[in-house]
Amino acid sequence: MGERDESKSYSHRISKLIFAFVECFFQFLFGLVYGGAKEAMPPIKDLLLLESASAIALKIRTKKITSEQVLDSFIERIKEVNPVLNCVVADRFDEAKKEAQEADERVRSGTVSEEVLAKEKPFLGVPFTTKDCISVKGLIHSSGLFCRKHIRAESDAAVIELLKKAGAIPIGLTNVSELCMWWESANNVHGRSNNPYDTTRIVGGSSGGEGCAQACAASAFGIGSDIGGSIRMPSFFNGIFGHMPTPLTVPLAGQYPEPVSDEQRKFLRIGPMCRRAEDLLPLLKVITSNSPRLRLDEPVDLKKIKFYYQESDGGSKMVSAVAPDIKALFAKVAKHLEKAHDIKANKVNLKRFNKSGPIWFANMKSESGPTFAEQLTNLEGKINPWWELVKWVVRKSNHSLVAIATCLVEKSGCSYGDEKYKYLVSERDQFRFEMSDLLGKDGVFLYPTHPTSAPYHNQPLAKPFNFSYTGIINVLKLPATHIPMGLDRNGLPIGIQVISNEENDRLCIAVARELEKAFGGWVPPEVIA
Ligand SMILES: CCCCCCCC/C=C\CCCCCCCC(N)=O
Repeated sequence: MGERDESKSYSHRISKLIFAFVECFFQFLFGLVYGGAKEAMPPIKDLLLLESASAIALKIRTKKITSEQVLDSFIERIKEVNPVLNCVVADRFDEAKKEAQEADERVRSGTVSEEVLAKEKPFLGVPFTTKDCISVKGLIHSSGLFCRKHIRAESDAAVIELLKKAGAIPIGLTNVSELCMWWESANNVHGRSNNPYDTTRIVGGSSGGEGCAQACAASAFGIGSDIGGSIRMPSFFNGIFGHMPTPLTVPLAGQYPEPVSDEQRKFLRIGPMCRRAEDLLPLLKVITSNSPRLRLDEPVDLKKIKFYYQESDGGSKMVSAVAPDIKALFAKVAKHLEKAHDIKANKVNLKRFNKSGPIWFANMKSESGPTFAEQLTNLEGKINPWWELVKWVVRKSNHSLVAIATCLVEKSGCSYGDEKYKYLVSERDQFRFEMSDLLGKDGVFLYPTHPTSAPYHNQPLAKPFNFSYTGIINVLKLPATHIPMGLDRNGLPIGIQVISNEENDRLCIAVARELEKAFGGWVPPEVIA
């Protein structure tokens, strides 16, 4: 367990080779099964759908358009795309209609000036969606768990309350993975969601329905949650922006399942997902109640930011190699920074990234929380994973294969408090120190959000640990933003994540805005004829 460079050992190279071979085999197999069976995506006809949530809010409060008209546009879009994509899984269109009329009446009455509205109700009349694990009063609150499919939320999650206070209107819920613990969004309550750029591919997870809904412009913005990459992976696979805020700045009440320890409370974050970078800052202000900790009103001078980047985790076992199109993004960004701003981005080689997976798994262990097998019963017992596996084979299980597999492997690796656990937690602590030292007050770190663009449905089962590119940032307790940067050679979205020290979220967001300007950001999905 010392500091020797494991990536150079013979056995490591053999394991990498076997993994690469298995990965190629599955790529070929899934390509055969799914290749060529893409469904056509309805094109965006209504130009309002292309606008940022902030631009829509401005149009509503300056009476250029009504909230009701905006709502109708998004409802129509959801009805158009959902049969193909299955991203929105519950709606409250009737209630939203009344709330939109109230917003319009407020604007029409003129009792409050435009300026005051902009300050106090910055998203007045703007429709949004959130994932089915963040409670919205009256709507299903299942987190993709079959035994919770009859549960309706009795109140709004704290984050929804804050958004409503800012005038935004929740219109529906989006799909998730079972108990939000996987990076493909498919479950036995709502089924599976499809990628808008290629319906044979995944939308990611656990906020996969939300990533998909944003990519196809089904709502003005979305809210996701992330304990291992669940905001950033779907943002990556669907080509949108997603921000994972500094720990404990956005309230978590009303997110199911709840974190089981104080540590997990810092790993789990709720944050915005959107098509336009300009929405990140105002949304973050609303959901953090403009926390003074984040100094979101302080202007950021790009020239004063120190840029560091690393193109891969150094080749850890059981994780895919970073695809060439993704690797190439780092050189493009470095070139842009140099040319446009005379900024030199520094390439670094932080070795601990190649232990990301083991570090994440160890840090997720808790002293006394329920097991995953217990959580799968909504804490009313525990499932027998072997029996569930038999039932799954004959299509009688209410659980996804990966949830059953997670129960089977949850005791593997280390246990809370044992030697290996202590080693991996201390590695995390040292890594956190190393990152914090590197980033200082004004540094950002650019890193792949994920090593490959969206795989075919079910293909993540053949490379489960690829999520470690995002997961490591959760346990380091740092904020991060996914930045979309166009499409790869297969027409699938790619991009990178930008990470800063705690409380420096505004730096990540400033970089997102800069790279959107330089590289175009969200690309509306094309029609596949
Ligand atoms: C047949 C192969 C089965 C492999 C089973 C592997 C089990 C892996 C378990 C957990 C992977 C965690 C994925 C984290 C996804 C994101 C979580 C989040 N909410 O942010």
